[in-house]
Amino acid sequence: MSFIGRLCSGFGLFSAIRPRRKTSQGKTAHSVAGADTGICSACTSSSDNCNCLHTRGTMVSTSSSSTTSDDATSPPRCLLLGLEGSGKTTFVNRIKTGEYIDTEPTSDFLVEEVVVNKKGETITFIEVGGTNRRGIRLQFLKAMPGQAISILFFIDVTSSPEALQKAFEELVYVITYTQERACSIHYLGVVLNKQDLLNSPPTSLSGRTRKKSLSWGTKKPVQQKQPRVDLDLERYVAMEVIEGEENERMDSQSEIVKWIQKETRDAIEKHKLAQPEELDFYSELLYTGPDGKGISMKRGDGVQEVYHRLVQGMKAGRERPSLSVLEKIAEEKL
Ligand SMILES: Nc1nc2c(ncn2[C@@H]2O[C@H](COP(=O)(O)OP(=O)(O)OP(=O)(O)O)[C@@H](O)[C@H]2O)c(=O)[nH]1
Ligand SMILES: [Mg+2]
Repeated sequence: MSFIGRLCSGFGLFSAIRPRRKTSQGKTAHSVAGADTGICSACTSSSDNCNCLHTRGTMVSTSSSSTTSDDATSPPRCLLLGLEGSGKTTFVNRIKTGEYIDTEPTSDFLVEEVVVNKKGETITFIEVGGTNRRGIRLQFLKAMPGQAISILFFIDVTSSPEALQKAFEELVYVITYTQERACSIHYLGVVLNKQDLLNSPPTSLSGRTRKKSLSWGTKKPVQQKQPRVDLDLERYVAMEVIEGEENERMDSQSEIVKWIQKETRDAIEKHKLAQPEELDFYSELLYTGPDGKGISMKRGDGVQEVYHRLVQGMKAGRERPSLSVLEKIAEEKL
């Protein structure tokens, strides 16, 4: 089954629990027959050929306009993006259960609906697994043109310079791609995750996490390949070694986080993606909670802050007219 087919089937799992209802366009919303059949009841085709996206019983046609997603009846969507192992699933687990739960790499995608408030309003989190090829990941965005979304982009602060470079490129690529596909973005949050590891010796780590953070424990300069996004690698290497007394470690920690902040901002600004006058969305870099402990999905630091800012950002984004809407108004006035 194709990726899009699996996508439809995945959403079908959620659609099964909701009755048919009206979309903002007055069309009857559809439910998917079920993940097992792979048949989409909305377009009565095999989901392999299905070119529509289903979310809990709401069919969103790919030909819909950019205002479609402001459908007051469908839950707002948040894409969780970032390279493999950056902590996307751990975040969802934290939000859903308040607990840290061991994870497996997400193949393809994961959809989770989370209740936001006592009124029962929800956010649909859509995690796109980082292990897929970029082309496959982007098929996801391709399948949802015209839909407003929010994005939380996860960066593992213990990544090697090469992996960080890849993460910055991915971030820029995803935003550019999303804009080109005419999806409007309500909110973008870049989450600098795993800051607990900046404080602990790498030997205490295990499994996937350890592999990714070993570079922090070595004094050898990291072998550099020619960077595609210009990073201040000299500075990176200088900050790489974490050792010594607790205070020194804390200094290194904030230095590293500051460095990644700067590089992330530069990467975005360089591509003219974060110039407020050119954007129709609000973006921010999330690197610490109110207690200043940094962000760690494992330890639970800053999780509420990330979540709170997302909810606020999404709300503000919904109230803000998108660029495409503004363009339409301008066109009409001419
Ligand atoms: N130390 C530490 N480990 C973390 C943190 N967040 C996630 N991890 C660990 O990192 C590994 C990968 O986390 P996931 O949440 O599965 O990462 P992901 O982004 O969903 O990865 P993919 O699904 O492969 O794209 C797991 O072993 C987690 O336990 C964190 O804040 N600190
Ligand atoms: Mg995952």
